[in-house]
Amino acid sequence: MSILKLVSSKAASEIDKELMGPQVGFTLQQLMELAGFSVAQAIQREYPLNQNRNKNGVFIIVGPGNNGGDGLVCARHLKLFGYNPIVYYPVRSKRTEFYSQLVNQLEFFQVPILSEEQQNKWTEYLEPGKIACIVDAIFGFSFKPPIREPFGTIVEELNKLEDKIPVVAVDIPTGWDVDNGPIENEPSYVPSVLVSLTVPKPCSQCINPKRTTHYVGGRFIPRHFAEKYGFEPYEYKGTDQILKF
Ligand SMILES: NC(=O)C1=CN([C@@H]2O[C@H](COP(=O)(O)OP(=O)(O)OC[C@H]3O[C@@H](n4cnc5c(N)ncnc54)[C@H](O)[C@@H]3O)[C@@H](O)[C@H]2O)[C@H](O)CC1
Ligand SMILES: [K+]
Repeated sequence: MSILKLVSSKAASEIDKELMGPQVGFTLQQLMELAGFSVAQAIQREYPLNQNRNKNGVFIIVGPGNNGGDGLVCARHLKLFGYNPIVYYPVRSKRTEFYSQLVNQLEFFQVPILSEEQQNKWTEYLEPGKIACIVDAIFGFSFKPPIREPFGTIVEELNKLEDKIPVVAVDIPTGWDVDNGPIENEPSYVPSVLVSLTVPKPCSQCINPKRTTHYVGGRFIPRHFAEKYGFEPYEYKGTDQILKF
């Protein structure tokens, strides 16, 4: 258990810029690898492998930005952990070549990515007995409402699935305002698990702990850097990449 500390969407993006700026020198690839790895670890903790291999499906919905990149990395780690990830990537990022490299890696790991034809019937892949959880890696801290298609329809489907298949939200539940949480008259859903990256964003205060288990992941900052941004570093245990609140 740890005290919840929060940073705004603006501060989160400043933290990111500084970590990847000339002085600190992290690459996006490094941070994303740790972020995606921590989400995979939270999934393993919440939904341990079933002895029946047919029940270990994880359906990962990937958005066009870095939140989506976390999802692509997470899929690869889940495959190594023994799960059967399936990736739905409807709007592919052309921002950097790095995203197509992540896709190549998934092909190398034989992780299926839905083809355009399969995307039209993506909900058919969500068989409650076979899919342990869905991963929402659609949007993170750069989401600006209102949500554009196809993502609005996707979030409406996640809302309908709430009682059938648990959803793990990466950093932000897609559709929520990063600072204020669910938005009136906009599509939203309630995640079963939220994995906040680096530090929780203010919308995480809107979760109901009876419905959503909250983790922090993305273990990549030293104490002095956390303090500079006004929060204490989290007390991760041993080699864990995640900490449950
Ligand atoms: N330091 C860390 O914690 C790290 C976090 N990471 C992850 O990166 C995301 C933030 O990534 P960013 O690329 O800045 O933005 P998003 O993925 O949230 O989305 C950008 C993407 O979305 C489009 N978009 C925005 N609003 C809308 C809308 N209303 N409708 C449709 N599309 C929209 C926009 O055009 C962009 O294409 C953070 O949350 C973490 O998950 C990194 O992995 C690095 C380390
Ligand atoms: K998300």
